[in-house]
Amino acid sequence: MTDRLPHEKGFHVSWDQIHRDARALAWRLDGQGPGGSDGAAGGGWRAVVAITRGGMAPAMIVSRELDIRVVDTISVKSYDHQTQAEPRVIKAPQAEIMGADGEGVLVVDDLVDTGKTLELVRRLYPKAHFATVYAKPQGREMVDTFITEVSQDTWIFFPWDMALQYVEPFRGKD
Ligand SMILES: O=P(O)(O)OC[C@H]1O[C@H](OP(=O)(O)OP(=O)(O)O)[C@H](O)[C@@H]1O
Ligand SMILES: O=c1[nH]c(=O)c2nc[nH]c2[nH]1
Ligand SMILES: [Mg+2]
Repeated sequence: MTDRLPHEKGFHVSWDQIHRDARALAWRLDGQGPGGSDGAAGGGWRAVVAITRGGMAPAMIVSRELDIRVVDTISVKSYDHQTQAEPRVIKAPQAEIMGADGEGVLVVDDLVDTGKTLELVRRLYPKAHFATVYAKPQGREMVDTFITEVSQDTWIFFPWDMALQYVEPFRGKD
């Protein structure tokens, strides 16, 4: 399946902004894990699993803030640029980390859009906690905790996909 997505708007996120928002996500998750309330090691979470590649930067910041040293990845591929395809798992996390159902594991991604990526990972680990920095309405019910919602017709541009470049002054030459 391929769909061309009709994005009207762009939401451009700087490194500063993703750092701030991922920290806010960590603070929101602190003490929410099944392993204990406020003050528990790792905020009550056993491990962090990043959905690569976009989830890796936020997962690093979350695991740093919550002092979680057990960090793994699940690789899910679903987009070629802005064209969506059926998501598939390319690399799974260690079975010992995930346990039978993912309980106590924090699965982190940069964003949820249609929710198809999280739907797939949720099916595999139904008791894991799913956290993203940004969320769009269509996928919101797939995520347990997020920081900022943007509209469905917004494309989020992350700093790792962008570069600084010259722009013409507003009052350019005719
Ligand atoms: O909610 P969905 O519609 O499934 O979309 C969200 C997913 O799409 C992007 O990943 P992508 O598959 O582009 O891979 P990447 O993280 O390696 O860039 C993004 O990082 C999320 O993981
Ligand atoms: O960089 C991205 N921005 C988005 O808005 C998005 N939606 C799905 N996948 C995405 N990747
Ligand atoms: Mg991704």
